[in-house]
Parts: sequence; structure tokens; C-alpha cells
Amino acid sequence: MGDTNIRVVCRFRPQNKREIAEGGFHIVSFDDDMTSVKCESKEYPGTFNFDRIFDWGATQQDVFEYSASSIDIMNGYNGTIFAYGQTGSGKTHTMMGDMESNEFKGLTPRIVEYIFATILNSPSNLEFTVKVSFMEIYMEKIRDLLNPTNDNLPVHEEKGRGVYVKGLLEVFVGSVEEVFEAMRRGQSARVVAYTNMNAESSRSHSIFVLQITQKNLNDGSIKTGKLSLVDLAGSEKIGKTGATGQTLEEAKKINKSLSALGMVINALTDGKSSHIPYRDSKLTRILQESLGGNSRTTLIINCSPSSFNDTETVSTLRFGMRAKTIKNKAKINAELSPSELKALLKKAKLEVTELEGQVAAIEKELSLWRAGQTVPESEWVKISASSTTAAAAEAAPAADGIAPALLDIVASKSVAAVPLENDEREDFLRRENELADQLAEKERELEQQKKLVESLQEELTFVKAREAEVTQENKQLSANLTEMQLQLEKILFENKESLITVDTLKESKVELERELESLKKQILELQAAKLPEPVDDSGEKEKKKQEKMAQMMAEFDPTAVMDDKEKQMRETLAKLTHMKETSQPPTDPTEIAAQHYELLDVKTQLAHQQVQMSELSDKVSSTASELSALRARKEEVEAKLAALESEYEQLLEKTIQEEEQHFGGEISSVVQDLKSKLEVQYNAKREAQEKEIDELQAVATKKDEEIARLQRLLAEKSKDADEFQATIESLRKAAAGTGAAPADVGSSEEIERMRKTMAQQLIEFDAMKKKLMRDLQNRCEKVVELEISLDETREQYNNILRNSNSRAQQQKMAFLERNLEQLTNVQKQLVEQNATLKKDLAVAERKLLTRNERIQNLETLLQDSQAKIEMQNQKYEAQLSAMREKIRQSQAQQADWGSSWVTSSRIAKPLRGGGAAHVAGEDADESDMADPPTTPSSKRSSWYISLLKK
Ligand SMILES: Nc1ncnc2c1ncn2[C@@H]1O[C@H](COP(=O)(O)OP(=O)(O)OP(=O)(O)O)[C@@H](O)[C@H]1O
Repeated sequence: MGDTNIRVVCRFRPQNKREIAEGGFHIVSFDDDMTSVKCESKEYPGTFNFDRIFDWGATQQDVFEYSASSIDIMNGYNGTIFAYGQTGSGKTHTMMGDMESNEFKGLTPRIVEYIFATILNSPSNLEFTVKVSFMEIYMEKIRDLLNPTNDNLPVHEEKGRGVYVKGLLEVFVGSVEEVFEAMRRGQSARVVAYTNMNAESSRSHSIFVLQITQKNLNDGSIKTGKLSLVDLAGSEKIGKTGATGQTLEEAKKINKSLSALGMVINALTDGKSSHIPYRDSKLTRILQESLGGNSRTTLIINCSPSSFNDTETVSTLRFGMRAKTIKNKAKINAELSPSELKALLKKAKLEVTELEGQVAAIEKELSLWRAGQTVPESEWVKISASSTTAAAAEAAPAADGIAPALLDIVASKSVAAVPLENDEREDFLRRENELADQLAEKERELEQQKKLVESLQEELTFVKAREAEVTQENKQLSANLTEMQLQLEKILFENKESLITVDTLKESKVELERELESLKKQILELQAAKLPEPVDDSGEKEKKKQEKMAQMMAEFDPTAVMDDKEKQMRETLAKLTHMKETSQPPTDPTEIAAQHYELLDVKTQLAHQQVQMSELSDKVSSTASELSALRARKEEVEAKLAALESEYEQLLEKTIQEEEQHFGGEISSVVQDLKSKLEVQYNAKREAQEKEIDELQAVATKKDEEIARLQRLLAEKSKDADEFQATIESLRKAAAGTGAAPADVGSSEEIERMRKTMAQQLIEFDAMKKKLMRDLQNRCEKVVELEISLDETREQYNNILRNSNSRAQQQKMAFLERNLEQLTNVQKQLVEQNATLKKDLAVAERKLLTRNERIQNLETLLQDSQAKIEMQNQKYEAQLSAMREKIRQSQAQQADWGSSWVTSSRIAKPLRGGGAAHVAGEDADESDMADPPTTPSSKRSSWYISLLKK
């Protein structure tokens, strides 16, 4: 087994849109056999040689065919394919591509298909077991992409097993489709973050591992090959990605892995380094075997042909050039069959015998040297060290199980100064593994704590934000509430004040009313006290009355008129009597008839007059009754006047006394008030009396008019009587003219009757006249009495005024008036204030009601908003708990999925070569063996696919 250089393949992709947009152009050109590329970079122009170059026109199949040709895992060789290059240079396109597309699927799917096809075409005595694992190194942490909950797996190294990732899920697969499904799962779990360079730029290193164990059923030998397909993170400088913040941190760690890779490559290729720094990063540690170890390795460097990325392209090309010189020592990983082991044993025994002989010769030579003798150089014992080392090295993996890395170290000249014993190495590795476990455990815990802290911080931020919002709202509401409370308090305070003022006013009003009442009483007492002494002037009064009566009766003397009329009537009656005695009744029947008719007329007129007289008599009697009523009323008025005067006097007296006692002060105003009221009362009463007197005068005038009318009636009656007399006279003359006495007895009887009637009427008239006169006299008397009474009243009033006008009284009155005026003003002011306050109170009460309503509304609003806030809080809490529940469920699902995957992946699925599939515990069916490669695997994988698709 000789050393083989790493195969380096260079692939250029076409210019992308951005490069074209930026005015990029091709800076690379190739030689004809596509092994040399000339780069026209501004800064580092040069030519780079590789095993093979693929330009942008190369297909996926082209790349696969060349790259896969070195892969020989079916024969127990380890293989590694790296894809290196800047972001967006086509690493993923090359390694994975579009798995669903026949044309664009990348290396990995094509290799998988190739492997399964090879298995199916292998001899039937070979049984294959295929298992895959998929991991990602991100931020120097290994995450299992097939079981993403394992996100910080430790790297272990053991004697006989070499370097491996502890706890990484290895899934047994039985078909291409199963591998593809695992790849899809792993791809979806990769950490992808955005950068400016590429929208889907991957900043993690992904390693897909296919491990094939081949068992020869004939001799029992086993070969194990492991193929690692590595898609490295972008190799560009940090600045170019535009990564900042956390991504800057990421870039540093990614660069650490890539730097370590570069350092390892440098150490492997410079020929000077005694130490290869595999342990500097997880990536180099895992890929230790692939770089300078037991692996056939292909490095595919992906580049952009554009001038836009010339620096990165040159850097990548240089990397590839350096890596090209790495030498690997690939060997078959085989477990020897018993016969091979026997042969090896025999060989080893021979070597041991040979070595024992050598040791004996050396010891013999040594004893001679120690004894002071010399041994010629030609007799020195020859040590065949190379054969021993080679034999030991060849047997080591199988027989001794020494780790290749350790062998490297042992082989290294500088380290060889203190070689470790096997036990020490084992102990060292064991301790290292333990520490790695502990470290991983601690890191996992740390990660969990970080996540917890992050989630708690998120929650805290959310809660803080919410709290800030709520606090703000609360502040606002509190401010509103405080303002409203202040307003309410202010209103209540104003209301209380108003109520107090109203109460005070009510009290003062009651007090004033009480005082007014007492003052009224005092006035009444004063008036009673000041009632003037009745003056006994009845004689004078009577005399005055008589005079007035005489004057009045003289003005219209009805008796004179009546007397004249009576006289006339009597004369007429006498004439009639005389005519009866002296003259004869008319003899002429016509005359008699005429006289008869005249007499009838006279009789009628007399009857009429009688009626009128009776009417007059009735009117006089009614007038008399009215007069008596007037008199009664007058007396009543007089009584009232007297009472008032008395009241006034009492009040005046009392007021003066009190004024004298309490000169000035409050009582003066009360007195003033009293005086004012008294004066008002007095004026009112006086006006009422004057009105009554005016009414009485009007009644008297009316009566005078009636009397005048009666007089006119009497005059008319008198005139009628004159006419009647004239008629009688004419009758008498007519009788005298004829010279003959009325002969008719009937006529004389008639005349006699007329005479008697007239006499009778005269008597009645006389009586009536007397009666009328009496009535008239009475009426006049009453009128006179009324006039006198009026005069007296006037006199009394004048007396009062005079009394009031006396100097002392005037002073007191002036004082009282002033006080009264002040009192009035004060009272007016109080009344006005009271009215204003009442209005204000009404307004304030209305305002209070309004504000109470407003406060109630605001309180309702506040309650509503609080309820809303509570509801929102509940909503947020519900959302939060729902989110937590979802996270918990997804975690549980992931855990379940992982655990189910773990469980199912533990089941090995051996595949038999020659197209025959063999399921453990089952005999292979003949028909299955004839099936095309995909069919049986599809059948076998149905349970697995359904599991994955769950
Ligand atoms: N040879 C090619 N032919 C055609 N298109 C290509 C080729 N190589 C890459 N691309 C396209 O370029 C884009 C970037 O490629 P890809 O994602 O493989 O880059 P990358 O190096 O893996 O980037 P990253 O480091 O971010 O993962 C993709 O859209 C891909 O289809």
C-alpha cells in the first residue's frame, strides 16, 4: 500500500447574475487537457495545476464520473470528498445538487446510486450493510442532522476504532430512497443564515458519512469502507459576506475550522512540521483520517470565474494547490479471516525468532563491549529495523489496534523522544474521551441554560414590554382617575360649600323672618299703644251734620215742589167739588160722552201716576237700605282706621324707645325696616280708605242723581197734574159755556167718584210724599254723615302727619328712615345674594349631577378598559402558554422522532450482492433477486419511508 496524493479537482461555475450586474468578466482560461488554469487576477495572476478542471459547462455527471473513480469503499478503503470554496461558488451544487433532478443531482446522490448499484451487482457471497450519518459542525459544535436534538456531540478516539463522533446516529439503510430521505431530512435541519453574498449561504460544515461493511460469507472476512462527503462552509473573508454582530462571531469560529484545515494542510505539506494540529478544530479532528491518513481523498475546489471574485478565486486556487501535495496512506480496512490470521501468526513467530536471535547477538556483543573488548565493525550485529517497523505498522491496525494518529505521533521524529507506552496511550485516550464527554455535557447544559436564558429573556422582554405598555396605560388611567377624583373632590367641596352657604342663608332668612315677625308684632303693639284717644265731639259733630243737612235739603227742596203740586191737585179737587155743587151736568150726550172720555183719561193718568209713585217709593226704600249698608261699611272703615292708627302709634313709640336704648346698631335697621313697612301699610290703608270714601262719594253722587231723577219725575207728575187740572178747567169752562148743569145723574156720580178717587189719591200721594221726604232726609243724613266721617278721617290723617312732622319726631323719623333705608339696602342685598346663591346652587347642583354622571361614565370606561386590559393580558398569557405548549410539543415530537429514528436505525439491513437482498432472519426469495436494483429496496424500505414521512 503506497502513499497517494490527495486528488484535487477544480470546478468553475458560470457567472451569476450579481457578477454580471457588477460588470464582472471571466478571468480564467484553461489548457486543453483541463488540468491547468490561468488566472488573470489583477493582484495575483498565475497558473494553477490540478488533477482535473471543470469549467462552467461541465455537467454534474462529468464531475461525478471523474471524482467517483477514486472512490473504492466497496473494497474497504476509506474515501473523502471535500468541497471547498467561497460562498456561492457551487459547493452544495456540486455535492448535493438537486436530488430530484436526474440532470442536476450532485455527487452524493450519484455516489449513493452507484454504491447501491454496485452492491446489487456484487457476487452473491458478499453481504453488505450500509449505514449513514449526517452531521453538521456549526460554531465548533457537532450537531446530528438526523437527530437534531443532539446538537453538541463530543469527538472520541479509541484504540481500534479511531476518531468518531460519540452519540451520532447511524441509520441503517437498505435502498437509495432511504438514503435520499435521510439526506433530505439532514438538509432541512442545516443551519442556514442569510448573508449578502448568497441568499442561502451555508455557514456550517456538513459531513455526510456512508459506511459500508462487506462480509464475505465464504471465508468470513470483513471489509469496512467509510466515505465522507464534506460540504465546507464558505471560505471567503468575513468582510465580504457583510456579516456583522452574531454572524461575525460565527464567521470567526467557521474561519477557525477552516484555518485549522489550512494549518493541517500546511503541516502535512511543508515537510518540516513535526506536529499536525488536527486537534485544533472539530473539523480537522473528524477529518483526521482524510488528511494524510487512511483515506483516498478528493478535494473539489469551487471557484467563480468572474473578475468580481478574483481575490477569493485566487485564494481558493492556492488552497487547492497546497492540498494537492498532501500524501495519504490509504489501506483496506479488513478483518482478516482465520487462515489469514494463521499466516500472519506464522510470519510473526518467524520474525520473533529472528528478533530473538538478534537480541542474543546484541547481548553477546554488548557483553564484549562491557568487558572492555572491542568488536570490529564488520562483526556488529545488523538490526533490520525497517522490516520490524513495517511489520509492526502493518500488523498494528489488526493486531495491536494502535490508532493511526498515534502512529503518526510515534513516527514523528520530534515526538518520538518520549514515546508513549500503549497503556499510557489508552489511558490518555480514555481520559481525553471522558473529558470530551464532560465538556460536551457541560456545553450542552450551557446551551440549555443559554436557551433557557434566551427564552426567559424573550419572555422577560415581552413581559417588560407588556408591563411598560400596561404601566403606561395604568399611568394614563391613574392620571385620568386622579384628575377625575380631584375634579370630583373639587365639585364635592364646592357643593358642600354651596350647601353650607344655602344653609346659612336659610338660617339668616329664618332669622330675618323671625325678626320681621317680631317687628310686625311690635308695630302692632305700637299702633295699639298710639291709638288716639277718642274725642268727645259728638255735639259738634251733630251740629255740623245738621248744618250740612240743612244746606243739602235747601239745595233741593222737594217739599216745595210737592206742595205746589199738591196745592194744584187740591185746587182741582175743590173745583171739581164746586162744579158738582154749582153747575148742572151736561145734557148734550156728545158732550157727556166727551167728558166721560176725558174723565176716563184722567183716571188712567192717575192710575199711571200711582204706579210711578209706588215705583219711586220702592226705589227710595232700596236707596235707604243701601245707605244703611254704606253706613255700616263706613263704620267698619273707621274701625279699621282707628286700629291702624293705634298700631302705628304703638309701633312708633316702641321704635323710638328701642332706638333710644340701642342707638345705632342692628336694631336701627330693623326699626327702619319696620317704619318702612308701617308707612307702606299705612299708605295702603289710607289708599284703601280713600278709595272707600271715593266709592262712598260715588254712591252718594249716584244717589244724588237718583234723587234728581226722582225730582224730575215729581216735576213731570206735577206737570201732569197741571195738565189734569187744565183739563178739568177746560171741562169746567165747557160746562160753564153751555150754562146748563149736567142733567145726567150718572155723570155727576161719575164726577163724584172721580173726586173721591182724586181725594183718595191725594191722601195716598200725601202719605207717599211724606214717606219720600223721610227717605230723602235719611239719605241726606247718611251722605252728610259720610262726608263728616271723611272729613274726620282726613283730619286724623293730617294730625298724624302733623304729629310726624314735629321736630323730634322728624329727627327720629329721619334717623329711622336712614336706618330703614340701610336695612332695606341690606335686605335687598341679602335678597339678591340669596337669589344669586339660589341660582348658583341650582347651577352647581346641575353641574354636580352632570359631573356625577360624567364620573360614572368615566368609571364605567375605566372598568371597561381595565376589563379589556385583563382580557388582553389573559389573551397574551393564553398565547404565551399556547406557544410554550407548541414548543414543548415540537420538542417532544422531535424527541419522539429522534427516539423512533434511533430505534429503527439500530436495525441492520444487510444487502446481498448479485441483486439478492437479504433481510436478517429471513430467507431471500428467488424472485427478489431478479428484481431491478430499486424494486426490492423499495419494498424493504416501505416501512422506513412511511416512518420518515410521518
Ligand atoms: N456549475 C454550476 N452550474 C450552474 N449553476 C451553478 C453551478 N455551481 C453553482 N451554481 C449555482 O450557484 C448558486 C450557488 O451555488 P451553491 O449554493 O452550491 O454555492 P455554495 O458554495 O454551496 O454556497 P454556500 O457556501 O453558501 O453553501 C446556486 O444557485 C447554484 O445552482
